[in-house]
Order: sequence, then structure tokens, then C-alpha cells
Amino acid sequence: MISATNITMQYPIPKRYVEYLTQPFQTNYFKALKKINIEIQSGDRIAFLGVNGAGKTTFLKIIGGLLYPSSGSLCINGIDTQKQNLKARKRVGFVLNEERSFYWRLTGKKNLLFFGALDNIKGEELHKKVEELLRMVGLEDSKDKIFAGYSSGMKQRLAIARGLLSNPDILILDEPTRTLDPLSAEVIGTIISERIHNKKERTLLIATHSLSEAQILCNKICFMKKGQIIDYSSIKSIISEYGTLENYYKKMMNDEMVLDKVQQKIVLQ
Ligand SMILES: Nc1ncnc2c1ncn2[C@@H]1O[C@H](COP(=O)(O)OP(=O)(O)OP(=O)(O)O)[C@@H](O)[C@H]1O
Repeated sequence: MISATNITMQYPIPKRYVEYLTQPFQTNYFKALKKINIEIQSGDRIAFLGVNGAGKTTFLKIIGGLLYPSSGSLCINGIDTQKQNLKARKRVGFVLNEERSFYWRLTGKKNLLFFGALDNIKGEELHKKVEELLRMVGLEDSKDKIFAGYSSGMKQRLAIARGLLSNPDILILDEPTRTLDPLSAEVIGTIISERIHNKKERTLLIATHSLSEAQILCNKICFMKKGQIIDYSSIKSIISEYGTLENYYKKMMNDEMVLDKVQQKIVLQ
């Protein structure tokens, strides 16, 4: 179980920008997360939705132990990610949507061997694990190609394999199909639903802007707005109330637009 209690995240604003802000907005910090409280049950598959800048990636990085919150606590199966960071991080695999962290001149297989060794997996066990993961993500025939020669879809599949090296209970995927064409996106979706979730009752946390991806891969929605969770519901209950995820999303967005207009009016008057 993942348990977040009063998680707040403040990013520093560089001094040179602060002087352009007018009172009452003049502050040295930007609050990206505001008192987040949530309990996520093991085995749940949750889509994090919300507009750009809502705080999804920041919150997922805190769950993954890649960022420490400014205040509050985050526990994974009772392990506090700040007090026992390494132990908690072992339970979580993180698939970021960026390629820079791989070694471009190494083959896909050698990249996985390198990251596996960093995870302290050794010898025969490491080789077996890497071969198994390459098969799982359908890269067994391209494992000896250098990473630079991979397509975006192949790079993303390798990133998923890397996220699974430590056999984590929780897999976090940040916009896993953002840069992919529809067919490559479908392949990733199939890998996630048929080979990753089904294999082990893994908890999946997926930040996405694709409602169809959310509906196919997940059973719950966590809707974020301006650093807060404004809704956490099962997709079943959303569909029975709103008919479609699109209607639900529009309702959430309309509320936001109405709120923004009200705030604009207040500022303008
Ligand atoms: N390292 C950072 N330093 C300063 N501000 C940051 C940093 N990272 C994120 N932010 C700010 O925090 C807010 C939340 O960002 P975050 O990336 O978590 O949102 P998001 O919901 O994942 O957005 P997107 O859908 O665009 O990925 C944004 O306003 C962003 O500009």
C-alpha cells in the first residue's frame, strides 16, 4: 500500500524572476503540491489525469523516492521513503519519458546489464533477468543493436524493461506513449496490460493525457488540479455516473475554466 500524508512540494523560484512578481504573489517558492493525502491499495492501476503543470510528475517522483517532499510523509508498505529511501526505492520501478539516461553507444542489452549491475543484480541471475525482460518487451531480436539506432517505441520498451529490473511491486510510468505513433502506443499498451500487470499483481501508476490509455490500462482515476487531488474514483463508478471518461474529463475541465474565469474577474475588478 502507498500512503501519502500531507505531502507538500515547494520549488524554489530563481531570485531574478521573483522581482518581476507583484504582491501578493511575491514569494521565493512555487507550491507544486498542496497537502496531498491519498491511500493507494496494492494491485490498483491508477491513471493520473490533469492539465499540464497540475503536479502529476512531481507527485509520482515523490512516490518513487526520486524527490523528497518539502513536508509530509510517503510510505510504501509501511517504509518511509525519506527515512529508508533505498529500501523503499527497491519496491518501485520508474519509467520516465526521456531517453537521455541511456547510453546511446551501448546496445539495448548492455544498457540493461549496466543498470542491473547498478541495482546490485549479479552474474548469471543478471543475464537471465535481462534476457527475460528483453523477451517480455519484444526486443529479443534487437538486443544487440546500439540504443542510438532504436526507434522511439523501442527506446520506450527498453525503458519499461529497465523499470522492471528489480522486480518492483509498483511500476510508475510517466506518459509512456507521449511521443509514439498510434501503433507503437498500442504495442506499449499491450505489453503493460498483458505482460506487466497480469504477471504479478503489480500496482501501476500512470501519468497520461490519453483517456483511452487510462480506460484500457487502469481501474481508477486520480484527477489532479493545481497541486491538489480533486477526485479519486474507480473508472467503473465514473462510467456509471458520466457515461464516458470524456464526459467526466470535460466536467472536471469546465469546473476549472469556470474557476479560472471567476479568479480573472476578481483580479480585473
Ligand atoms: N524542477 C522544478 N523546478 C521548478 N518548478 C518545477 C520543477 N518541476 C516542476 N515544476 C513546476 O511544478 C508544477 C508541476 O509540474 P509537474 O511536472 O509535476 O506537472 P504535470 O502535471 O506532470 O505536468 P505535465 O502534464 O505537463 O507533465 C509546474 O508548474 C512546473 O512548472
